[in-house]
Amino acid sequence: MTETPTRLLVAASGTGGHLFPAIATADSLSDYHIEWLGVPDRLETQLVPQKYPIHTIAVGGFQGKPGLGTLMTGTRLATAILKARHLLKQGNFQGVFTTGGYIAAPAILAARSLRLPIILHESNALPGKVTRWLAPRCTQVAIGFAVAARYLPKAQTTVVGTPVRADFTNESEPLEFPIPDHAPLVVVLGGSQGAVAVNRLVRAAAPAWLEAGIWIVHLTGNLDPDAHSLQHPHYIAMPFYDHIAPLLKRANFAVSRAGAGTLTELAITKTPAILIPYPYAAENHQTFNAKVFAQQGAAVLIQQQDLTPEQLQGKVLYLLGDSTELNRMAEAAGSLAVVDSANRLAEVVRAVVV
Ligand SMILES: CC(=O)N[C@H]1[C@@H](OP(=O)(O)OP(=O)(O)OC[C@H]2O[C@@H](n3ccc(=O)[nH]c3=O)[C@H](O)[C@@H]2O)O[C@H](CO)[C@@H](O)[C@@H]1O
Repeated sequence: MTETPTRLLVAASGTGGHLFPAIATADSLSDYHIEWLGVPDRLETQLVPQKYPIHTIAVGGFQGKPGLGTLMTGTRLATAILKARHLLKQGNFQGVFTTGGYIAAPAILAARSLRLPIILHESNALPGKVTRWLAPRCTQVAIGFAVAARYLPKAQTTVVGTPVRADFTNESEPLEFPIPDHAPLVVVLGGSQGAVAVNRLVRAAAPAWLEAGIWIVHLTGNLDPDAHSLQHPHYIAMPFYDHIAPLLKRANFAVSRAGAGTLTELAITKTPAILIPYPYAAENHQTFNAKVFAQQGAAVLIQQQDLTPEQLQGKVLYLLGDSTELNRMAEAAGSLAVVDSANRLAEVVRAVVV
């Protein structure tokens, strides 16, 4: 007799930072029957592999605790909880795994009302408001950075790192750009949406880097009106690129925002970086992420308002010229990596959703 697979609902929505860890974990649970819960018109409708049937619930823009927001917010949340509850019952799901995003609150509250086990993964050093509010209601809270446990005193926390796409830890495809082996490569990343302010700083600093023989791959996001203003044969700009693993494995240096997803990847590929936290991120949480890397010596943390193009230009040239320092930073980055994170997180799921 063949056993019926355990049925798990994965609720992950919105940004690459929420979706990639959830997909990597789902892929480590191949003996489970997994379906997805997301929001219409968000990135999940493009990124989630077809093998996971996807359900969507419109949740609107609520954040934080209901009751603190408007009546509208409470009504939207209540409607979303009812829909999630209906889906969990109809689909006979045995548990919920969520990485946060708007869909997390209704999914957790619906599962809780049905007494189903819930695993929440939080990748940031400073957990978001929804995580802090709901963590005590989850069976297990898996965290990316140990320091996050400090903000979740009433939750059952386990440090698992943050899962990355499989080609970071396995063999990845060869790099598809014609960058000579000996040329230094700087990669510029602004999170899954790009970062216009970082792009401007980089374009102003880039001519001196190019002059010094550096190649640049610049992932601009698609909101930058000046994305095509710099042209040079060694400067490759595009709004979004799918194969980040081979790119970061090859990169000598990165200039980046400090989203948890990108930082995890920089650690795994041992890429030294200048980190410029997104100044408007909720509760400035990217600075908390960046501090973990800066305190380890893996990166240089510079706030956007303190950074001029001249400083950025000089800092990158200086570091690329100091191979001892660069190697030390690379080793420090590597010491922060949790290479088997997807398996660790899958084990946490297996322990409670049976
Ligand atoms: C602005 C904001 O609040 N961002 C938050 C959002 O990050 P957001 O998703 O924007 O950024 P992250 O750094 O966490 O993740 C970005 C992901 O997109 C990938 N990528 C990026 C560009 C590209 O061209 N191709 C590509 O594949 C990166 O490799 C990475 O895997 O969620 C993260 C996890 O909760 C938080 O830490 C971030 O602070």
